[in-house]
Order: sequence, then structure tokens, then C-alpha cells
Amino acid sequence: MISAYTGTQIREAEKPLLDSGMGAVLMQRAARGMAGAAIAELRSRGHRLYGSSVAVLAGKGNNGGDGLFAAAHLAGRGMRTTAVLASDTAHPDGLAAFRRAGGRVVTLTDANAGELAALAGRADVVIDALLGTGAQGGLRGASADLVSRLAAGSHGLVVACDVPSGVDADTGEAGGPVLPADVTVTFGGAKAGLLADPGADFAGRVVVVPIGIEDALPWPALRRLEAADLAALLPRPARRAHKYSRGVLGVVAGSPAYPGAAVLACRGALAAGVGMVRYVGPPEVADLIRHSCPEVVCSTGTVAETHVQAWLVGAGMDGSDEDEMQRVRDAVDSGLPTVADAGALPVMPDVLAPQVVLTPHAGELATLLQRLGADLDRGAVEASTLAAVRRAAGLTEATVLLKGASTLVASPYQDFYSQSEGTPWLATAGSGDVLAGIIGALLAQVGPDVGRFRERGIDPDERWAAIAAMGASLHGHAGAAAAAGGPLTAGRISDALPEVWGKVSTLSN
Ligand SMILES: NC(=O)C1=CN([C@@H]2O[C@H](COP(=O)(O)OP(=O)(O)OC[C@H]3O[C@@H](n4cnc5c(N)ncnc54)[C@H](OP(=O)(O)O)[C@@H]3O)[C@@H](O)[C@H]2O)[C@@H](O)CC1
Ligand SMILES: [K+]
Repeated sequence: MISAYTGTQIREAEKPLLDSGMGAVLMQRAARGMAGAAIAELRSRGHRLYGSSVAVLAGKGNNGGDGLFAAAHLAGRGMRTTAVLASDTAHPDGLAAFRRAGGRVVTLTDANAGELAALAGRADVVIDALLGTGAQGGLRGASADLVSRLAAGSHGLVVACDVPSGVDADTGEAGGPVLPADVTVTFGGAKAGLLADPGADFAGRVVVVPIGIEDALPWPALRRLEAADLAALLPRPARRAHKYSRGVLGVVAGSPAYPGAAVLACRGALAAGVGMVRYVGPPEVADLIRHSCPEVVCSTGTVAETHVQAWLVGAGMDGSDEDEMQRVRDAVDSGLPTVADAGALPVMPDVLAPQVVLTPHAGELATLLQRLGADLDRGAVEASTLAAVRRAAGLTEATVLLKGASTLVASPYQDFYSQSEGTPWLATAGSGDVLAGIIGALLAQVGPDVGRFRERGIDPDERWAAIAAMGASLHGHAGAAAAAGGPLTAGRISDALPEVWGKVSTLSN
């Protein structure tokens, strides 16, 4: 499990060490770690260190200090180094070390931003050390101008120091231009803003450098399940399991206009190991399901008559069939774990419960929040995904999963997960229906199994968020495997899932 923290949490963990005079030691650890990561990245790209060039963009705070010390290390390894100071002041010890190592220093002004952007663009490595956890808002003035020009032109490898400058370490919001990094080297613990969009768009690969504060870190602000967590959390049938003991998922989905969504949801659920899928809904949708997935038991009955452990509602529903909408409401009212997607979202009661997992995309989340009185449009959700999903979970008291390049999950008790195993090819019609199917299948199988989660450091009350994150992770792994670098259709996500499941569930912890 990857744990991520807010800048404030990291600073609080640093404070006792800073108070005891260890600040310079922490900075040296950070700088050495960053220099090492830059060297490893350069070598992996086939560059020789000696004679390669590095430009460090250094702000006036400790982030700039880290960058200057790291560049001094790189100068010591034979690299040609230039520091672009963003203001007249710079970290004094960092600047002194940089000068001693033979680095060249230039100072950014309003007049020379274009010239210095061109200079930095010619370097083999750019270290972005303008702003870190002490930033208030995004880049401004000449620094913003420099970064805009650099981002727009050609440039070498970009290594961000702690966070890409201008990305809020707590939220992932970007308050101005940001230089996209190839690698972000972050200190003491990953920052939550690196795992939430749009921050994750700019972070590239995230490398965590331990600096000695790790034991003082609090409960993380955000977590990411890794393959070993899936291995521990995924169900395995007992020797004497039968289809009912393995979990039955009820599906209320599809419509005459969108019957395929119900098929894809059922296929996702079947691929995710559920013992049985029961479909209740219109006969024309049931006919297609019977044809495409003969394993599914179809009926036109009511929710009360249908014995299941969890429900999936909403995929492919357009609100036109009142019987279907009643089934949606009844499923949610049943108190059973329920994943609610697409067409179910507009008819959800305002206040729900943690075992209800809502799975909106950004536009649907904006609509949901507007219905609950928040003044947010789709753009505002996309600009601030973590805040939006937090707000939605707080207002609805449900578990909320926001689909995206980084899929975020928030529990109503404010536990957060971010999963990003997928591929942009997953942005295809029907992909969300498969995800709902996978989550529904997991709810039916592991929802009641409190112990499984406790053993993995997950509060039993928070397990619904963890289950949604498991679903997002499996969906991402299966999508990446099925795409294999090329285009993908939604049905292939379910086809790839059993093999992906098999691989991750045999990993040792
Ligand atoms: N403490 C330690 O020993 C360790 C710290 N570490 C490192 O320190 C980093 C945090 O350092 P930090 O606290 O100095 O803040 P930082 O992010 O460099 O920038 C703040 C400065 O910039 C300014 N400023 C603010 N916003 C601005 C804006 N929008 N546009 C322009 N300027 C703006 C603001 O000045 P002000 O405006 O307040 O005068 C302030 O001076 C952290 O990310 C990690 O890299 C690690 O080495 C581990 C050991
Ligand atoms: K930075």
C-alpha cells in the first residue's frame, strides 16, 4: 500500500527534527536522494553523466535549497550546472554549496524569462525546485512566464523536487502553469497531490526518498492499493464453496435503448468471481443477456423477491422505465451493499450509507453535487478532484468513486484511495459498466468479510471504499493487459480479468 500525506502532515512530522537542529541533515538527505534519482533516470535513458548539463530552477525557499544542493552533487559528478534563481534571494547554504561546486548562477527577471527558458530547454536535465510544500497558490510573474515557455518548447528530462512547482501538495490542484515532470522525487512520504488529478498529470513517476521522518508520520491522507494488497484482499473460494456461498449479485441495469450496458456489467461481474448473477429487468434486455451471458439468471421480478448479497444498479438506464427506477430505489433501500452507476445517480436519495458506492465520472459528479446545493461544474470537479470527491462523500454519506486517469475513492468517514493502474485506452464506451460489474461482484463476495480488511490495516467501517478501490485497480490492470499498448473495447476488459486476477492473487506478501 502506498501512503500519501498532505504537505502539512509532512511538515509536522519534520518539525521535531527541525527544532532539534536537524534541518540541514534532512535537506542533505533530500538532495542526495534527488541527485541519485536524476542520475538513475539519465543512465536508464543511455546518457553519460560526465559532460551532460543540468539547469536547476531554484525558488527562494527550502525547495530551492534542495534543488541547489542536488545540483551541487551533480556538478561533483562531472555535470555542467546552471542555476536559474527565481528571485534575488536563494537558500544561502544551498547557493554557497552550488557555487563551490563550480555552478553558474543567473537570476530570473521579467526581461530575461524567454532567454532563460531557452537556456534551460537546452539542458539535458531540468530540476524544478521553484516551489514545494510552502507554496501559496501557483507560480506567478517571471517564474510563471519561464515555466510556460519551457513547457511549450523542447526540453530535456524534467525532475521535480518534492512536487511539480505550482501543484498543491495537499490537493493536486494546479494554480497556474506547471512544468510536467518525468520524475517527481518527493521527500519523507508521497504527497497526496501527486496521486490526485490534475497533480498526477504533472508528476510523472513518483520516487519517495526517505529522510528520517517516516516514524513520525500520521494516518495517511490518501492511500493506493498495490498488487500485494489485492493478493491479500481478493477472495478465494473455500474447498467446499458453492455458488451461493461465494456471493450472488443482483443487477438492475440496461434499457431498451442501452441493453449492452447491462450485458457488459454482467460480464464484468462474472469475470470478477461472483458465484451467481441475477438480472431483474425488462424482457428485451434479459433476452440479450441470456444470449450473451447464459450464466446469468434473468427474471422480471421485484427486488424483494430476489435473494442476493449485493446489488448493481443504473448502468445503461435512462430513467424511462418506472418499474426499473423503483427497483433501483428498492435495491438502495434494502441496506445491502450496492454499486450505483450512471442512470441510478439522479434518483439516489440525498442521504445514503457507506455500503452504497456511487461511481460517477466528473460530469455526473458535478450534477450530483449541484443537486445537493454545491456550485460546481464539470471543469471545477476536474480541477480539484480530491476536494470534489471528499465533498460528495461528506454530503451523501455514501462511498464515492470518481472515475478518471487517477480514480479516486472517498468514504464518508474521509478515508481516501487513488488507483492509477489503467491506460488511457480505458476511456471507451462501456468501460464504466464493466467497472460497476467488478465492484458489484466484489461487494457480494467480500463485503461481509470484516477480518480480511482489518488484517490489511483497513478499518472495517471503511472497507466499502477499499472494495471500490480494489475494483478500480482490477479494472485498470485488466484494461492495461487487454489493451497491450493498443486500442481496447470494453468487453475485452472482462475477458482479460481472470488471468490478471490469477496473477495478482498468487503474489506473496
Ligand atoms: N524544512 C526542511 O528542513 C526541509 C524541507 N524540505 C523541502 O522544503 C520544501 C518546503 O520549503 P519551504 O517551506 O521553504 O517552502 P517552498 O515550497 O520552498 O516555497 C516557499 C517560498 O516561496 C515563496 N512562495 C510561496 N508561494 C509562492 C508563489 N505562489 N509564488 C512565488 N513564491 C512563492 C515564499 O515566500 P514568501 O512569498 O512567503 O515571501 C517562500 O519563501 C519542501 O517542499 C521540501 O522540498 C526538504 O528538504 C526536507 C527538509
Ligand atoms: K518543486
